[in-house]
Amino acid sequence: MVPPLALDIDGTLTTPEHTIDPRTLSLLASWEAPVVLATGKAFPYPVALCHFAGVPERVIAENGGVAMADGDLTYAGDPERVDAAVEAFEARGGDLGWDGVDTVNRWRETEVAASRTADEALLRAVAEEFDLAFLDTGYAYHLTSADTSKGAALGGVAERVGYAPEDFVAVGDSENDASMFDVAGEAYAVANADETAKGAADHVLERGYVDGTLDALSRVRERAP
Ligand SMILES: O=C(O)COP(=O)(O)O
Ligand SMILES: [Mg+2]
Repeated sequence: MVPPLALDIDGTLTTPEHTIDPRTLSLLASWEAPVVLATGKAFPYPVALCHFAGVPERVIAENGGVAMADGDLTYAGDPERVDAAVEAFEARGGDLGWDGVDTVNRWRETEVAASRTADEALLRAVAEEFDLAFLDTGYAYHLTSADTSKGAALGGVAERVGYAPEDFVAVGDSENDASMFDVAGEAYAVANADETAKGAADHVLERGYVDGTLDALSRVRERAP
């Protein structure tokens, strides 16, 4: 039997052009054990991806701030503290950097994401002041509660689907995946991963993005009893 999976989305299930490769959808649908999508994105994004892949909605969103598996929805973190940090950031001239309608944060409930064009030094300073984690995923900066992470959320989600976190194989590409790599039984970093993710992974793949992920998962499938 194949093991359950915890898969990051951006940089891991996507192409270098940030699109979802169609092979991702068939992979999700054909895996014979639970698949958890674990992302820094707001909750509706992974839910929609599960929906359109035709798989149960098992997701970790907002870097662990929101998690859902089999009808059980849980929250972690301190959104009021995050709001206060954003207020301080903006009062000092900071701008989250999303033009027009901010669909990145519109449905976000526990943390905040800023464009990587935003003032990184100011965001880092505010994160430190408010005792929040600063995460650079390569796609956005995030201010997240310090005790919230994909790895912490995987504990609850795993239990909900009848497994332990160490039963999972995790695949990811950036520092927001390191906590998940630490608790999963086996962790793969795709070739485009940052140094933190590569350092936390058990294996670094030769190929990047969704190609690397597909390589990892065929390896896992081949050796499954
Ligand atoms: O939201 C981000 O910044 C990155 O999302 P990811 O965790 O799916 O890579
Ligand atoms: Mg990623």
